Amino acid sequence: MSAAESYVTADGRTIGATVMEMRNITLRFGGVVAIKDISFDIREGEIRAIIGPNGAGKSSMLNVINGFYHPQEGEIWFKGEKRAPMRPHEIAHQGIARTFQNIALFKGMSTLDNIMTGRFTHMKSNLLMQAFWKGPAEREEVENREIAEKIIDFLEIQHIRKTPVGRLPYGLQKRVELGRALAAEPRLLLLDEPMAGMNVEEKEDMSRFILDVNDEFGTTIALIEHDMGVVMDISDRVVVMDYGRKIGDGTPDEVRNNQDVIDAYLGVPHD
Ligand SMILES: Nc1ncnc2c1ncn2[C@@H]1O[C@H](COP(=O)(O)OP(=O)(O)OP(=O)(O)O)[C@@H](O)[C@H]1O
Repeated sequence: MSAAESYVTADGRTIGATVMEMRNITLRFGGVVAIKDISFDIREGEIRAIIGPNGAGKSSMLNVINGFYHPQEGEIWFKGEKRAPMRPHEIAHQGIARTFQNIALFKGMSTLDNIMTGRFTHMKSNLLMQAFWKGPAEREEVENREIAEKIIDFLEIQHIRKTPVGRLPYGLQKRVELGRALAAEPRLLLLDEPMAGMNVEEKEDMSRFILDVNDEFGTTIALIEHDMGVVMDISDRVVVMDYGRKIGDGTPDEVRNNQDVIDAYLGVPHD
């Protein structure tokens, strides 16, 4: 199948053309090779997982996609163009948003205000405009507020909209963080271990929200995650890394039956 072709999955979802392509990426930290000559693509509308044992290079890869790390070798293509090295805030303007393994929210601020901070890439008015030219700034504020409220409804967190997030249980904080990333209306959403530290019920909720985001907004999602059950349940395709190399790439079924993957990862216990 060519990168330009779209296809329909068994459960009726449409997966589009390639939106991001990593070509022969190598990333080193001094003598440590964190990523070794890895290529893979991410297609419009899919849920793409990156898995692998501890130290395999998953976080490094997410940070390369996010523009936080600049690989020494290889090319990154996004929306049909080769991406020049840029800073993470520039990546945000390109339509890439992310969540973090260790929740990065403003703990003293309410759920609503945290979600509003996700709108910053869409704000045109600056402080001066807000002071002297109130009309457009106010309109923008109302618009941003409406989008934040929609996300709050979507994620079923109306009851905690005014609660400082530091007081919320872990699972709900993770949901608020997802809300903040969604507020940026990203073309590509990166999730860094979205299930880490969650109990079974919280994982079920988060899986449902990830699937709903993908389904209802058509958001392309790339995630790294340790929980294999979750990954196999919600992903369209999975990249498997081990010691910085790619050892598998395909649908959950293909990956499950790949002997290299079984040897390196599935056959051994992990956290
Ligand atoms: N900033 C850094 N400086 C030096 N070495 C690093 C740095 N970040 C990662 N590494 C090394 O690169 C390799 C890959 O690490 P990385 O964190 O990407 O793996 P991971 O698959 O995300 O692991 P985990 O599942 O434990 O989070 C490891 O050997 C790690 O020690």
